[in-house]
Amino acid sequence: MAQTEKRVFDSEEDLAVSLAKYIAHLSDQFAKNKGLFTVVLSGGSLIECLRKLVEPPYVDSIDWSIWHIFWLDESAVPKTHVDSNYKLAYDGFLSKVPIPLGNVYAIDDTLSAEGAAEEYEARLKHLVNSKVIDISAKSGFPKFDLNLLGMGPDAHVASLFPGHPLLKENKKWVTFIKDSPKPPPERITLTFPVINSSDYIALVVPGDAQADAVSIALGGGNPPTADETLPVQRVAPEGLLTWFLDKDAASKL
Ligand SMILES: O=C(O)[C@H](O)[C@@H](O)[C@H](O)[C@H](O)COP(=O)(O)O
Repeated sequence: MAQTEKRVFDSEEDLAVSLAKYIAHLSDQFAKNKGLFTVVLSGGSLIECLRKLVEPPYVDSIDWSIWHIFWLDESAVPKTHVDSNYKLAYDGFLSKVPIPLGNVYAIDDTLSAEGAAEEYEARLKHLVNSKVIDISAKSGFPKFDLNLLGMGPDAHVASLFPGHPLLKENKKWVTFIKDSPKPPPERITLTFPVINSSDYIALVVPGDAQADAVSIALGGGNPPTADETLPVQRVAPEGLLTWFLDKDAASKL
């Protein structure tokens, strides 16, 4: 069972300050222990919440050369498209820190969602073989050092949506969706066996739009349908799940 820690902040600004400290501490820990730090990014408001990492002291203190960047999910659109999570991360974060370009693993944006998922999984397997990505001894799935998750108002994480068959995918590392309720419809996404193989997952949820989903996930609130386990309720890392909430997001707890 994952250990869960809940951090509630007066403002999104305070949340961003704490998130940067949390990530910088993990980066230093992995730099010392492994000399590698594999980090998986979501899209959405997460990238804005990373803004304190690209300011002093962290922009100068973090050893960015050991970072390897992956995506939890990505729209099947060109990297220049407004819906591209790569574009969102590049504009708001990656363009401001000296992570080696070869350590940034965007999907192949020339392929369909299905093709891009297959290609990304093949690339991850190659990176496991070359010891960039660990394998969980417990699950046998790739073990990323840090997963940075957002959560939608319907309690989706990555591109894993309530009631969707993908929630039960337990073989593939990367899969695809063509009917995403959140536009655009065609996306790739890591699966829960991969997401949950991490030792560190940060669930970064600012704002009141997600207050209902937070109250269901953390406050024992009733899910929309009794037999349905919401995507966010399936987040259970091998290590520590840390919720980063502001007061608005936690307002119904
Ligand atoms: O590509 C995406 O849409 C994101 O990866 C998605 O999973 C996001 O994390 C949630 O939708 C929350 O988005 P907000 O943080 O903007 O509410």
